[in-house]
Amino acid sequence: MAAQIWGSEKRARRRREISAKIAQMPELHDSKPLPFMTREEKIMESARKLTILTEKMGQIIDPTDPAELYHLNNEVLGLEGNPMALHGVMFIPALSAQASDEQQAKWLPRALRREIIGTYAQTELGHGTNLQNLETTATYDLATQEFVLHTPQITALKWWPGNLGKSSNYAVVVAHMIIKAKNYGPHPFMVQLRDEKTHEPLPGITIGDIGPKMAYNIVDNGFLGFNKYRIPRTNLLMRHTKVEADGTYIKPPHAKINYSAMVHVRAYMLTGQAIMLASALNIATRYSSVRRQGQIDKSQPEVKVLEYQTQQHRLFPSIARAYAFQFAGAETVKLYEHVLKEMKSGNVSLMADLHALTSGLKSVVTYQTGEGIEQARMACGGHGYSMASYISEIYGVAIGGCTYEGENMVMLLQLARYLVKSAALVKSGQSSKLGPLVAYLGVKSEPTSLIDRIPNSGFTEYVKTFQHVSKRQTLKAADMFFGLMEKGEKREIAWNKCSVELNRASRLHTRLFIVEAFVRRVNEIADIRIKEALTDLLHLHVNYELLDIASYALEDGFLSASQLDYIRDQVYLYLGKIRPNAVSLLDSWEFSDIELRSVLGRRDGNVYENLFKWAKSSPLNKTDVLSSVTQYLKPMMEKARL
Ligand SMILES: CC/C=C\C/C=C\C/C=C\C/C=C\C/C=C\CCCC(=O)SCCNC(=O)CCNC(=O)[C@H](O)C(C)(C)COP(=O)(O)OP(=O)(O)OC[C@H]1O[C@@H](n2cnc3c(N)ncnc32)[C@H](O)[C@@H]1OP(=O)(O)O
Ligand SMILES: Cc1cc2nc3c(=O)[nH]c(=O)nc-3n(C[C@H](O)[C@H](O)[C@H](O)COP(=O)(O)OP(=O)(O)OC[C@H]3O[C@@H](n4cnc5c(N)ncnc54)[C@H](O)[C@@H]3O)c2cc1C
Repeated sequence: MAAQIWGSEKRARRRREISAKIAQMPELHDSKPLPFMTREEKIMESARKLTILTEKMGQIIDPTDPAELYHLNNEVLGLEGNPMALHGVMFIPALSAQASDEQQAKWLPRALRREIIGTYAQTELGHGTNLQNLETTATYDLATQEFVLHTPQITALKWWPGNLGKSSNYAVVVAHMIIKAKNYGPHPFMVQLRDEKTHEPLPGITIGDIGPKMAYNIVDNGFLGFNKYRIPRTNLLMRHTKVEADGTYIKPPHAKINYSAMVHVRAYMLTGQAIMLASALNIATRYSSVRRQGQIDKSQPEVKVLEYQTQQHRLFPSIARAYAFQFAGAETVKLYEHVLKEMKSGNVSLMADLHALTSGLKSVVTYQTGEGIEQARMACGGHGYSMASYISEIYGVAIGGCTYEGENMVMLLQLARYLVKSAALVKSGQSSKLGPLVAYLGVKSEPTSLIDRIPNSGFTEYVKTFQHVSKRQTLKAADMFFGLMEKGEKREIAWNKCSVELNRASRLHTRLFIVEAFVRRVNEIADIRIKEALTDLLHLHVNYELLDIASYALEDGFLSASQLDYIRDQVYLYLGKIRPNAVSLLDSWEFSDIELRSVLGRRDGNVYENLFKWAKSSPLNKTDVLSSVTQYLKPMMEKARL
């Protein structure tokens, strides 16, 4: 199963080897539990381990393999981030995709050797989503052949970029490029921020940390201001766009090609989210198979809480989602790598499809991951609320994904633009022009769903039902939009008035893609036992998801009430079938105790001993009487007794 999850036997084996090596290297372990550290201590601890990793990485992993690097990061540095998180996730990808060959030769080897630390500075205090209204300017000075970076007012301060505050000395900075008083829109520039020897900010740069956040606090998200700060013309990233010495602007082959670093993260973060969901579920499911509370049959002893149907219903559909996200994520990364290769050689024809797909997936996956992690936390009762479970930290990190790389509502609306264009093709009889991901919009569906009507139809009728509801909602939202415009509404106003319906269409389309990715994967599996276990999980997935969106299929009578009863019964049937495999389905992800960082979810299952040991090690327990008591509470009580 691990091979299915991680993509191949080799990958699963390599993960085990890497975990085993790390287990033997105490210098790479947390020196004490992270929840007992201050933010400063965590940052220090992370930098310590990061430095050792830079020295020893080659002994543990193949540093050119992103999957091995990601696993190493998760084990050693953990999901709360590290001082170079953005260096690998955005700075290097931005340089790789947007710098010219000559620029790459100058900067990439230095970045890869970690001679310099970089980040991606785009968002500002006043604008994150609306890139067209960023305020930082890069004005070309023809006389010196330099760009002058400037922050005209407080709202133009860069705000949020990870590791910008304290760790990075370089950044890819996005600024509006102005040449001879003409604004060419946002463009990426390579900018040195700090002196390479002293790490002091360079003159003209104001920089710092934005303060503690809901989670992800090892990362020093930062602010940055420029006071007429000059950089050479050749620091504009020039793979696709060029500015010649005389100020001539050569435009890129696609207007949004400079957005590629964002698409990179959107494509890769899906498996990151799946891992966080599976981690939280692993903790909760292990704990639920140890925790005994109450009886189902009063004549019998207390049961493991995992025996309760409500507990299974809380956890198992999310187990199915974690697998589904992992499979959909793997497909998306493949597509991304393909499009990136094409893009580098000038073929931009697939960019719109990739953008639409990743926008939808990013939104649905992060939202459902957050839901699943929070349910996992509540499924642990009181102990889920303790940092000993570590689930609240996992939640805090994962939920950030709903916001970063494009706020979810906004990204769903990006997919909706693509769906509305596709709907227009269908309506004008040009269905043959539809891309493969939306081809179903042009296919006539049966008048009613055939779920429960055709024996041994596998998952086909489920997929058709998802296709039907997604198509119907897309066409309905598009009709509403076109209708408002026909009535004379301005395009943007009409769009806003339909945006809730449009986003519903985007979610349904994305959920269809996820279901199809799961079905595709199960169909490919040769090992009969693995296929059987995953088929059970897929049954739960399609029935649970369909029940969740049933109102869309009921409103036009595509599904009947009796079919809905059948679907509901299937959910209960598969909850029971999955119960014996539940812990194994999560243990198959092979997270080590070091990586999970959860006292509650340790592999040994000694929950109570581990919790008591952990509580005793709390810094508050170093002394029996705290100074807060001697200084305040004791005098208060004494005064009251007088
Ligand atoms: C194995 C694993 C290995 C590695 C793991 C890797 C990753 C780990 C996983 C997790 C990451 C962990 C930690 C990272 C933590 C944090 C990182 C966070 C970093 C950031 O947040 S960076 C800042 C991100 N900011 C945003 O995302 C801003 C969002 N806004 C936008 O993207 C845009 O403003 C917009 C798209 C909403 C609108 O842009 P616009 O105004 O310029 O365009 P229009 O709306 O007018 O659209 C015009 C047209 O363009 C099309 N379009 C838009 N974008 C693209 C694109 N990217 N590609 C192609 N086409 C695009 C759009 O569809 C329109 O087309 P149409 O035909 O006219 O409809
Ligand atoms: C943990 C974390 C890490 C980050 N790291 C980085 C980084 O490394 N580099 C970087 O540059 N940035 C980074 N960011 C910033 C992040 O990319 C932005 O916060 C994000 O893109 C959302 O933009 P915003 O904050 O402007 O939200 P806003 O756009 O102000 O969103 C507020 C609300 O307005 C709504 N809204 C906005 N526009 C529209 C619209 N057109 N239609 C409908 N509704 C709309 C949204 O849906 C939302 O409900 C990070 C953020 C976080 C939380």
